[in-house]
Amino acid sequence: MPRLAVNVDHIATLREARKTNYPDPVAAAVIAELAGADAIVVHLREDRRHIKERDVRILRDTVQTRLILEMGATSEMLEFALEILPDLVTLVPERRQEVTTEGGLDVLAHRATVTNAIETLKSAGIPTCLFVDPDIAQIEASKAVGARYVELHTGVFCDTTDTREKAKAFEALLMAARRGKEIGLGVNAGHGICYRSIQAFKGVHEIDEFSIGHSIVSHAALVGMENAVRRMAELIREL
Ligand SMILES: CC(=O)[C@@H](O)[C@H](O)COP(=O)(O)O
Ligand SMILES: NCC(=O)COP(=O)(O)O
Repeated sequence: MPRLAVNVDHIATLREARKTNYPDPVAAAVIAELAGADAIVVHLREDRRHIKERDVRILRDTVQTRLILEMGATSEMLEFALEILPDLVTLVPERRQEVTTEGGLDVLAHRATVTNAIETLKSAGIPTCLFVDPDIAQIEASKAVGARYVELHTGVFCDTTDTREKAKAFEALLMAARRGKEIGLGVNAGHGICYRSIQAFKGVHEIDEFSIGHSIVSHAALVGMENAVRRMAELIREL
């Protein structure tokens, strides 16, 4: 049965909107785990627009399931990851101007940097996941550079309103997931998944874990974090 990793970035977005000390993503993570989350995800961005080092340090001491740290493959972030020792690092591309992650990591174009990051993390016993577009060449390159997992970027499938593009994007996700499994990778998926789009994955058994944040936190603003996580966990159990 697929797992649910809850990203609490946007609890911190609400906090940073007024530079207060509430709401606390650490508190949200506790509630998420009690409500059925199998892991907690945080993205420590280079511009620190939401999650801060303080959040990650406390989460390391409080998360009872698994702590997944999303980060760029920079020396600054590698140094921090070696301090924190998360259960998994997911390498994601970043552009300061982006509103949110726009695409997957181009492993082929950045092979040396990605390989170095994976080896550095591996030396500390930290497995690596690469956040990539559902592209067979990127999946195979991820295996070649030593990644244990890939996380398939579901943004195009989730965001497009064009029926044909959506069907094409979903097919790409299926093919990429199957190829990842064939070559021995763990296959996760995330970005933009909501309570409606998650249901499209019914019967898709190649995806091990869904990483979901924005839609859960948005729903939590209306129904509470426990109810929002519980509902998403229920939907994932029904896939
Ligand atoms: C990699 C990904 O899709 C998200 O986990 C990432 O966190 C998006 O960045 P924001 O959370 O800043 O939108
Ligand atoms: N890697 C995807 C993630 O952690 C959450 O993405 P989103 O649901 O906030 O778009």
